Amino acid sequence: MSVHVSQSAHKIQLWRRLGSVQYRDSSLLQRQHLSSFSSKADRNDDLVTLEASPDTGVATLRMHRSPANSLSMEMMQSISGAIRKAESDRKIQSLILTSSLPSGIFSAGLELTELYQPDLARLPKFWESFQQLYLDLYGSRLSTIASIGGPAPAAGCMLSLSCDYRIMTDNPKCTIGLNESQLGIVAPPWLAQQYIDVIGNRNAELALLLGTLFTPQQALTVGLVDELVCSGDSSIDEMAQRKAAEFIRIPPKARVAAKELTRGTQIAKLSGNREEDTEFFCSFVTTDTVQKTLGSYLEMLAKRKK
Ligand SMILES: CCCC/C=C/CC(=O)SCCNC(=O)CCNC(=O)[C@H](O)C(C)(C)COP(=O)(O)OP(=O)(O)OC[C@H]1O[C@@H](n2cnc3c(N)ncnc32)[C@H](O)[C@@H]1OP(=O)(O)O
Repeated sequence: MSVHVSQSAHKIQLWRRLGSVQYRDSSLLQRQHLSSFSSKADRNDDLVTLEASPDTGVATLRMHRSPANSLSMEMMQSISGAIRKAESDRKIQSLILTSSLPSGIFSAGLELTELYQPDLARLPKFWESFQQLYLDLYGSRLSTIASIGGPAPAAGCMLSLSCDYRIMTDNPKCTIGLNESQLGIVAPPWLAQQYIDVIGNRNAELALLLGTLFTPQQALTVGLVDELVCSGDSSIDEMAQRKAAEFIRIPPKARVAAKELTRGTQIAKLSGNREEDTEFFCSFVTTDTVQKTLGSYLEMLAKRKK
């Protein structure tokens, strides 16, 4: 146990060092450019839909926060709420997580306007919602299947990593991975650990350093996704339903106990370290260096669109 604690402390130290170039520089408060990217607080609950089918035991959680299912605080709370709602129905044993946006984008990761020139009172709550979403999805009693019909960068990839099984559309334009380093930021230790657990240490090491976004074929090769759906094959939804049925045939107690074997330690680790993790995130993201890089990244996104 003490080994885990010291390893975790070391990882956080590395994480902190990256952001410690200029700590909480006052220029953060000068909201002079990129004014169109002001922080948004969602005002309605219509961000996700949960459709539960007691006959099959499968619930489908559809994300539809336009335009890219980026994860604002309210979006993360809505997803967490829907997971808990599905879990509270004892007839439900499996959850399919998918997007119903017309673009097909699975999730563009954290809402960048929550990170760039952030509302400092909201920032810790935003991060706690991210931690909570990880704990709710990764630790769910349900068998969880990510049906990934479009891009899933960064925290979008986290959503899929937190599921038990990942099915992706085989379209090279749909990429997946933890690309944080390309934004001048770094994934938190618990998210990096998920990556390591799924694709192995060396693959994760390289991909985290380079901020790699994998094409579906590459993702299949490294084990980041479990199955690809080619256009013309049976639809991704049908495949997800089939996989859900396969999980449901396993006695639930055994299935949940098996999940605990591989995920319990990481879940306990973050659960016991949330305040410290939040503190580090807030100090890291508000450094002048990170803010400048995030500003440039947002500009690049806007230009690319034009
Ligand atoms: C400090 C420690 C924290 C560490 C953890 C970080 C985890 C994260 O999740 S950071 C977020 C990383 N996310 C990204 O890098 C994704 C950026 N987006 C894209 O690469 C692309 O948008 C896409 C591949 C997801 C989709 O490309 P597509 O060409 O189909 O659509 P776009 O025209 O680019 O985007 C549509 C629309 O959505 C807005 N948008 C995209 N991503 C985000 C985002 N993460 N936050 C806020 N808004 C986003 C984009 O600006 C477009 O908006 P408009 O239509 O209004 O122009």
